[in-house]
Amino acid sequence: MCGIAGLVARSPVNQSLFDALTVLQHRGQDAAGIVTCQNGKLSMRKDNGLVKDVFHTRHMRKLHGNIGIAHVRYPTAGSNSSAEAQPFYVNSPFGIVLAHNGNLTNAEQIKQDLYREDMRHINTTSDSEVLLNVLARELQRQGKLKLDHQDVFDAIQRVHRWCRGGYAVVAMIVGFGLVAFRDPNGIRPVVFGSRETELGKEYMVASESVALNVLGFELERDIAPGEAICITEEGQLNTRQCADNPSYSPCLFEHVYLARPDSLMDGISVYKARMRMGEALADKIIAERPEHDIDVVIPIPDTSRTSALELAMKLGVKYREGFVKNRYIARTFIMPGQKQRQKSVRQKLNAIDLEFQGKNVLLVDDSIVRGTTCKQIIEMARDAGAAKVYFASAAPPVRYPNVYGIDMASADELIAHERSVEEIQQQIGADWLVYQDLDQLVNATRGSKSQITNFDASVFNGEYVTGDIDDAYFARLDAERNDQAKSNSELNDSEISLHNSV
Ligand SMILES: O=P(O)(O)OC[C@H]1O[C@H](OP(=O)(O)OP(=O)(O)O)[C@H](O)[C@@H]1O
Ligand SMILES: NC(=O)CC[C@H](N)C(=O)O
Ligand SMILES: [Mg+2]
Repeated sequence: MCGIAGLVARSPVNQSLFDALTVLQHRGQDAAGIVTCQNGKLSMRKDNGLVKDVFHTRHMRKLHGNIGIAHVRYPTAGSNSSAEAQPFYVNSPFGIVLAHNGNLTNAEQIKQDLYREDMRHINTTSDSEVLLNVLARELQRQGKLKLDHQDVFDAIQRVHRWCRGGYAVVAMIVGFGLVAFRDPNGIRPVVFGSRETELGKEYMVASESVALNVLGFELERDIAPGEAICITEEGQLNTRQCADNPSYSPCLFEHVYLARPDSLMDGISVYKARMRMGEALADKIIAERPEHDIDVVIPIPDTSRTSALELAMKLGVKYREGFVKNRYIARTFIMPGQKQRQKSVRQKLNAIDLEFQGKNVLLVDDSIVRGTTCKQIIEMARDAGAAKVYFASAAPPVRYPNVYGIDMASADELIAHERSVEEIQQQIGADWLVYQDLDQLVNATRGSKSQITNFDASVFNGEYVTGDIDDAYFARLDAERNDQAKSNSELNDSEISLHNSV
């Protein structure tokens, strides 16, 4: 899922971009980068690590300029080499840098075509470097020394024709300004906003509205599927629909887990969506077990809290924080390897025994993906003395890989893949397991007001909105990105990194 941000301001943007990245850190913990531009010169700092570890004062001081873009990475393609940290840079035409959230499903094909048609060399295994080179090629084809926004929109229109998959992109073109665009299905999110200053209007683009809030920008709106926006270095904003057949199918999993609850995404409050998920799940529990014997509802921090509280209220059962989260351990699901994820659950969560002793507890999580969290948590609940341990997931079983920017590449790693709910219940060691139904999840996410009728729910129903996913693709993805493959491909720091790091 990665986080992207871009700023066109009237004063230096380095600190604001850093701040934006800290607010988007939950979208990517593996690498971070910032590029700024001043007088036609780009300055970049990117590396593996958390935002606070990548940028030191000496780096920040050298990130000059009133315009820039930034990225936090959670790899879904390529390797974990620091050369694949983003933004990516290409020198021709103009000097372009690009930051990408998502995953191209036809990156390999594009790579070959770019070489054949344009003699372009892609050095890393990152799909984002491919995307940058498609944009570069299409801008080059304009054959102009001075671009105007229509030239840029025309180029992006052709980028959409090349690319399949999910992509929310922010790029900076030297001598022109900032560009942001979203895939024609709107799978990955991106918003923009503005703020008035004494020196004039400033613009910001970000994966989530919370980054705008924290930096004092007013949310203008989501970028529409297929739409592009340009903000020139002088602060002139233009927008245009650049896709031939756009359709609105945003990722449902953003609302389940990925996004922060205080974000507004495609006009939907993530917080309210999660509250409604809890209510809907309570309805299902009441329908299935009207005579239930649940003594206490306990969330699995952090993300499930919002749903669990509503669920408890609707059930009329006590809500208790039975697990304490270590605030210094990050999100486990988006960690790169299974060993690390397994170890981190125990480091991250600890039970308060008195909330469990002799009680029938209902543990609530937002989702069960590999089952890493719930297995250990159920054990912990039993060790803490629970009489019965029930488990509820605010999302339906995750049975299919994700190909649009969430690292769930291998079906075999998903605990629900080809398993019935009873089998999963047994696997995780729960006395009862209940999942949200997909229809209910969609209704809960939409609420009563949203215009959105379709979501990318591929991880739940195996339907891929881009229509280009077949068994051969899955086989390739699995071979490249299953846990074994990832642990075999050691950190490759010999990869050439085309950037002028500061
Ligand atoms: O079945 P799994 O493979 O374990 O994945 C699902 C779990 O991972 C996530 O938590 P995470 O710790 O990443 O983040 P959170 O603190 O935001 O809940 C999610 O909220 C579930 O708890
Ligand atoms: N999670 C993402 O959005 C990843 C972006 C890109 N595919 C990468 O691996 O760097
Ligand atoms: Mg969690």
